[in-house]
Amino acid sequence: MSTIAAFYGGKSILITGATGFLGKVLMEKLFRTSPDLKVIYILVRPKAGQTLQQRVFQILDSKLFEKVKEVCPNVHEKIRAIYADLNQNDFAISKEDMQELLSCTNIIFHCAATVRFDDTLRHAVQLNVTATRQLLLMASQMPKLEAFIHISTAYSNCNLKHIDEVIYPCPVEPKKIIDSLEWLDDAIIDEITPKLIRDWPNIYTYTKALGEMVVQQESRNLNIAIIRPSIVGATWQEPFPGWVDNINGPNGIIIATGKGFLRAIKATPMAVADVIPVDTVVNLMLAVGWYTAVHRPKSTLVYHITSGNMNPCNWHKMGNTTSTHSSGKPWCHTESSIAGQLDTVAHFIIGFELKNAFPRMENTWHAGVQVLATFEKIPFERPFRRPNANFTSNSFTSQYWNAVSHRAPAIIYDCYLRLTGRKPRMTKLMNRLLRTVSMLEYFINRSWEWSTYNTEMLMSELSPEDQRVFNFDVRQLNWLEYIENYVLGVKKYLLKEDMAGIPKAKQRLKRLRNIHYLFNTALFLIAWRLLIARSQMARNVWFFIVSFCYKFLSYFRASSTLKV
Ligand SMILES: CCCCCCCCCCCCCCCCCCCCCC(=O)SCCNC(=O)CCNC(=O)[C@H](O)C(C)(C)COP(=O)(O)OP(=O)(O)OC[C@H]1O[C@@H](n2cnc3c(N)ncnc32)[C@H](O)[C@@H]1OP(=O)(O)O
Ligand SMILES: NC(=O)C1=CN([C@@H]2O[C@H](COP(=O)(O)OP(=O)(O)OC[C@H]3O[C@@H](n4cnc5c(N)ncnc54)[C@H](OP(=O)(O)O)[C@@H]3O)[C@@H](O)[C@H]2O)C=CC1
Repeated sequence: MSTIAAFYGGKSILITGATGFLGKVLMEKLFRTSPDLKVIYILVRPKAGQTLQQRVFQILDSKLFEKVKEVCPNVHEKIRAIYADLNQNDFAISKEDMQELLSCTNIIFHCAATVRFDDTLRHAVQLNVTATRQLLLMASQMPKLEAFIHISTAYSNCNLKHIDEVIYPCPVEPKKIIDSLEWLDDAIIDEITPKLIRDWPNIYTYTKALGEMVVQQESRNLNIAIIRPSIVGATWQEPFPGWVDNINGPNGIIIATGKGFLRAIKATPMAVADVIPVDTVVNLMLAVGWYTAVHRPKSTLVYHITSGNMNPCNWHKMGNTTSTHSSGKPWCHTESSIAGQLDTVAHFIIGFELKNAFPRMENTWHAGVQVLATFEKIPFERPFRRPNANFTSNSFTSQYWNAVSHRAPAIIYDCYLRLTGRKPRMTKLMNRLLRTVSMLEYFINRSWEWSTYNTEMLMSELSPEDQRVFNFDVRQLNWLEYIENYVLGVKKYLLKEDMAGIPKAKQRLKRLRNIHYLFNTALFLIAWRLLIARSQMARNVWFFIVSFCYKFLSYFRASSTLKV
C-alpha cells in the first residue's frame, strides 16, 4: 500500500480553487487513491447561473471522474461545497461553515487565484495576495491542521534568469500595497501599476510573487510548503492522457493553430517550452502534503515542478515532435504532388509566404509544418484555413506574418461576409487572438533555469510504491506521445469534437488546400503577367522558357515517332 495514499485516509482536506483546472485533477486523484478520506471541503462561489451544488455535480459527472465513481461510489457524500468568495474580506463564509472548517481541517491546498495576465492590480492583489493572507490567518486557528500547501508559479520570479527554491523578496512590501489599494482610486492604481510591477511581465506573476512573500511573513508556526509549477498542460497519464478543460496557456494556441487562425508566432524556437503535465503537478502536491505533515521541515520549503532541466523540450520541438511519423523533412510540404511543387514555385517567385522559399532563413523556423502532421492526422472540424505554423524570433518577420497571414485573410473574409449580407467578425476575432498571443510572447521567447533540489530530494524520500503511484519524475515523459495526446485531448475534451467527424474534416482540409494552391497560382500568374508587361528582361525569360518547352516537346514527340 502506498504510504502517501494511506496518509490521506480519514483526513479532512480543504481545497481552494477546486473548480479550476488543477483543483479538479487534485480532487480526482485524492478520491481515486485515498477513497477512505473523510471529507474534501471546497470553497466555491456560484457562477454562470449555477448554484454550488450544480457546479459540484457537473464536475463529478464529467469524464474526468469516471474512474473515481468506480473506486469511490459515495464520492458525492465526501465533497462538502462551502459557499465562499475569495474577493470578499472574510470570504463571506457563514459562521457555521467557518466553525466546521476551523475545527476539522487537516490539510489545506490553496490553488485559487486569478491567472489572467490582464487583470486589474486591485483584483489580482485581492485574490492572489490578500486572500492568501486571510487563508493563513484561518489556518493559524485550525488546531488539527497538519500542512498548508500553497500553489504559486515557477514564473513568480521570472524577472530572474536562474531561480532557486527560495522565496525572493519583492521591492515593495505586500502589506504596503494592500493598504494603499484600500484608499487609492482605480485611475491612480492604473497609473502606478507599471512602476510597481517593474520588470515583471504582468500583474499575474507580480501578485504571485507578493503572495509568496505573504506566505513567508504570515507562516507563524504552520507547516507550510510552496509549489511552483511551470506551464501546466494536459494530463500525461492519469486518469487518462490528454485531459484538459480550459483555454489558458498552450491550449488556446493549439486551438487557434488547428483551426487555421494562427499561422505564425513570435517565439524563440530554441527557448525551452517548460510545459508540465497537470497530473505530475498533482502527484507532487500530494507528496509534498504528506512530507510537510509527517516530516515537518523546519522552514518553508519551495518545490519547483518544471520540465526544462530534467527533460527539456523547446518550442521548435514542441511544434516538431508530432510529426516525425510523416515527412521527416521540416522544410517540405507533406504533399509531394504537382500542385505542391507549383505552390513552392509560386511562393518562391512571388515572395508570398517567405518561409517556403527560405525555410532556414535566419531566425525563422518552419516547425509548424510538423505540427501540421498531427492536425492532418487528427484535424479539427471546420478550420478557417489550412493549419500552418511558423516560429520567428524576428520582430520584422513577425509583423510581416501578422499582416499577410493573419490580418489580410481576416479582412478578405469579412469582405466576403459583408458581400453575402452577413455581419463581419473575423477582424475582431483576429485582433483578439493577436492580443492574446502578444501576452504570451514574453514566455515563449525566453528560457529560465529552475533548480529542483527539493523536488529531487522528495523523490528520493518516497518508497518505490509511492514513486509509482505519485510519479512526478518528468524524465520519463515522452514528448512525442504527450503532445499527440495533448492535441487529441484539446479536440475531444475542450472542443468537444466527435472523432467520427475526422473524415469530413479531412475532406475540408483538402478543399482548403486546393483553394490555397489555386489562390497562389492565380497570384503567381497575375504577378508574372504584370512583370512581363513592364520588363523586357522578363519577356526574354518568358520567351526563352516557352521556346525551351516547345523544343523539348518537339524532341519528345520526334523520338517517340521514331520508336514506333
Ligand atoms: C503558429 C505556431 C503555433 C504552433 C503550435 C505549437 C504548439 C504549442 C505552442 C504553444 C505556445 C503557447 C505558449 C503558452 C505560454 C504560456 C505561458 C504561461 C506562463 C505562466 C503560467 C502560469 O503561471 S498560470 C496560468 C497561465 N495563465 C494563462 O495562461 C492565462 C493567460 N490568458 C489570459 O490572461 C487571457 O486569456 C488573455 C490573454 C488576457 C485574453 O483574454 P480574453 O478576454 O481576450 O480571452 P479569454 O481567454 O478570457 O476568453 C476568450 C473566450 O473564450 C471563452 N472560453 C474560455 N474558456 C473556454 C472553454 N473552456 N471552452 C470554451 N470557451 C472558453 C471565454 O468565455 C471567452 O469567450 P467570450 O468572449 O464569449 O466570453
Ligand atoms: N494553469 C497554469 O498553467 C498554472 C497555474 N498555476 C497556479 O495553479 C493554481 C491553479 O491554477 P488553474 O487551476 O490553472 O487556474 P484556474 O483559473 O483554472 O482556476 C482558478 C480557481 O480559482 C477559483 N477562484 C478564482 N476567483 C475566486 C474567488 N473570488 N472566489 C473563490 N474562488 C475563486 C476559481 O473558481 P471559479 O471556478 O469559480 O472561477 C477556480 O476554481 C493557481 O494558483 C495558479 O497560479 C501555476 C503555474 C501554471
